[in-house]
Amino acid sequence: MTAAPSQAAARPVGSAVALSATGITKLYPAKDGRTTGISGISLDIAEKTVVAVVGRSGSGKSTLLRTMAGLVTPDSGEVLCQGAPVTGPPPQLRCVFQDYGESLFPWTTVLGNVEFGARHGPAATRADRRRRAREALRLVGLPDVDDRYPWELSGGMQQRASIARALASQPRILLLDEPFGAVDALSRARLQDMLQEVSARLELTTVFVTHDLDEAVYLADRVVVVDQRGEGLTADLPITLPRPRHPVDSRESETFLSVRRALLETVLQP
Ligand SMILES: Nc1ncnc2c1ncn2[C@@H]1O[C@H](COP(=O)(O)OP(=O)(O)OP(=O)(O)O)[C@@H](O)[C@H]1O
Repeated sequence: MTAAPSQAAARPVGSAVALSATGITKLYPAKDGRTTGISGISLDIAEKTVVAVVGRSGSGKSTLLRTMAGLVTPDSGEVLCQGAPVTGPPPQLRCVFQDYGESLFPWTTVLGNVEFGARHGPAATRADRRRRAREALRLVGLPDVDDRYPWELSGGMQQRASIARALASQPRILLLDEPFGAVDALSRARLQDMLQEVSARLELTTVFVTHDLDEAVYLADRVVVVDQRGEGLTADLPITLPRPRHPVDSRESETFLSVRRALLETVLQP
């Protein structure tokens, strides 16, 4: 398993492309008069695949994800979502962030929050939106909390509700930025399995940023590593572990251990 040069291996072959970033540059002024951000990153995401984005802190993972989501306008380069130029958040794409505590509305119930997400989906009656919200809550494993308020739920449950809100609009593409970074280890493992199941069942294209290399290998079909200075991708590794993955057995398999080793070596190299 070798690290690939920055752009060469970043294009999936033989499948439709859901999201495509070409030559993305987004620079921010830094305190020392220099710049930070990302430059010249290209990445194509095949439909219905799960892709993990890893890299050192500050390498530009979130900037890349937000640019692909249409939340950040690149200085140069182009993002296409199912072939159409991205100039703002595309309707078939939804984002989930780490800070679920801030993303859920505290003044309305869990069902109210998820119904709000359903407003962004296909035009529907209130009854349709409610049905879609209930279905999304069931999918993420929260069938019995409709009338509770977000602040009455554990962190893991709140993040499930955030994901349900994103799913309620029936997106085809889900982008997640460190989605499980703020929950305890056991909840995190359960959330990973929920995401695995939901992505597979809904055939979503899923892209997530994580600091956790085990999580990246466990969940993804492909892991890309952002260069520590944001200047391209330093690795692009396919993960061939069979699905569905098992929380214990998959993590003990030879494939898992060898990919994780290759990733660690790539991320740690000076
Ligand atoms: N809105 C912004 N304004 C100024 N600088 C920014 C902004 N967003 C990102 N940056 C800078 O760009 C660089 C990349 O940030 P980004 O959050 O994309 O990296 P990251 O790899 O996701 O980091 P982490 O792993 O620590 O979350 C950092 O130096 C960051 O401070």
